[in-house]
Amino acid sequence: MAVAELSPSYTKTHFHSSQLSFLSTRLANFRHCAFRPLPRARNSLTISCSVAPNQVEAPVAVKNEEPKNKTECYGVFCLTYDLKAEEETKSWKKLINIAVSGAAGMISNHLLFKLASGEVFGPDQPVALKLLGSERSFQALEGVAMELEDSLFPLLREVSISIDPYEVFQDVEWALLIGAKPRGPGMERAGLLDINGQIFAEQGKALNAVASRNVKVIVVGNPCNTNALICMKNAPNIPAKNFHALTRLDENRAKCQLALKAGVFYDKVSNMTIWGNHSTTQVPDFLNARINGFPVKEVIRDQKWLEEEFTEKVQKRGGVLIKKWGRSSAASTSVSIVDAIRSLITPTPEGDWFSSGVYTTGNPYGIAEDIVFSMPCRSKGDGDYELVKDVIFDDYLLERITRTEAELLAEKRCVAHLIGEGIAFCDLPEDTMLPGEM
Ligand SMILES: NC(=O)C1=CN([C@@H]2O[C@H](COP(=O)(O)OP(=O)(O)OC[C@H]3O[C@@H](n4cnc5c(N)ncnc54)[C@H](OP(=O)(O)O)[C@@H]3O)[C@@H](O)[C@H]2O)C=CC1
Ligand SMILES: O=C([O-])CC(=O)C(=O)O
Repeated sequence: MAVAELSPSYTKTHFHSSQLSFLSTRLANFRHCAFRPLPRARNSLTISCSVAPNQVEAPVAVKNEEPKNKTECYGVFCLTYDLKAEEETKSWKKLINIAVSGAAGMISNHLLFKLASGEVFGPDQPVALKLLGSERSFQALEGVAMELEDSLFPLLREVSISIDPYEVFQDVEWALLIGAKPRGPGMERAGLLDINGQIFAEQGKALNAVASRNVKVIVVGNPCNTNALICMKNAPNIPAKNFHALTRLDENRAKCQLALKAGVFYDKVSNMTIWGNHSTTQVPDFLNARINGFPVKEVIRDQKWLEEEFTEKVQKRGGVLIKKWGRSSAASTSVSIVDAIRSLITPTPEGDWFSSGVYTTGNPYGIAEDIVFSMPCRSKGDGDYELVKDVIFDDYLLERITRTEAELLAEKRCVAHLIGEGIAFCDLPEDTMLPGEM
């Protein structure tokens, strides 16, 4: 991009430091440049240069070097535009702000392109992506933003990158919280709960301070149920109902295994609930699930397979995949995040439901209050959900639910210091593992 190529209507209000140094090299080639402060834009300059005869004079606003914790619009996404002024875009909805943390990670690398393409929020919904990273991932975030630029998505109108959650969460309507520290060799689960808990406590506070009051939060970073609880407790001004822990991947995995066993395509499996924690104690509910509208137990007449092989396959699917791939599920996780969002913004098909890790207070099943637990939900498509009442329980299901509930209550005790409940006491059951740990 040469300065002389900019049209007079081109207004740039932010430049990233790499562009700034590029521009200053270019500007050195021009002899007549005037620099003056830009009204109402702190730390910005207007640069007017006479270039060569017959070329337009282009006013260019250039931002001074700023600390990295400022949100920076990125490259082409710093252009200003008026959607209402263009024939093709004037009927579009109002821009929505979507924050994604861990934006330079594997899951985000799939998810961001789905969000930008229109396949999640629809073909008339322009989106602004606000990417949260850290000092160490800042360059990688720039790489992600460059790929978004090069994809020319018509609906993607703004992209900004920052390492400050208070900047990134400003006015966001969706917060997809993916970034979390992976458990390393020799790290105790209590240690992981503490380290990641701190991240989610800080992000909860930031959401509370600056996000839209109706923001919907989907926590993906593990251990996602307890991280979601921590985030929610640190955001008391946002309804507790707006916080979700992602268990949709588990639901999708369970549907696939049932379809495989029954010899039907997976779209024939419905009413699939994952109860409890996104861990190896999760309970894929084959008692209430249906295949072609019939109870699973009428189609798959193999109780032992359902209780043992099926259940364990779903619980440990993440770990098996890590062994094959050498890294955890990223593409299918991003698909399941899309499914989770769509389930909240489109009406649930009649008679069906979906699973999400949500706040238990007031639940109709007798599950302990004040934890985040995966349960069956229905939505009218307004972003909200109701818990499904017409589910049945048997002794097996109740016993399994009690186990995953005990695990989540123990996780909660480990993070008492992060949810305003005094001193933490960590007595996790030994079998507590993420789906990716085996
Ligand atoms: N709920 C579910 O169904 C699933 C959940 N997961 C979980 O999702 C999370 C992300 O997975 P994936 O994208 O594959 O992982 P990656 O390692 O590819 O990316 C994760 C991102 O998290 C950030 N991160 C790492 N350490 C820290 C830290 N100490 N503080 C803050 N952020 C950190 C990093 O960003 P930066 O450098 O910017 O900090 C990194 O870009 C993991 O916790 C994983 O266990 C995965 C699959 C399924
Ligand atoms: O354990 C992990 O990081 C991966 C995970 O959650 C899953 O595959 O379900």
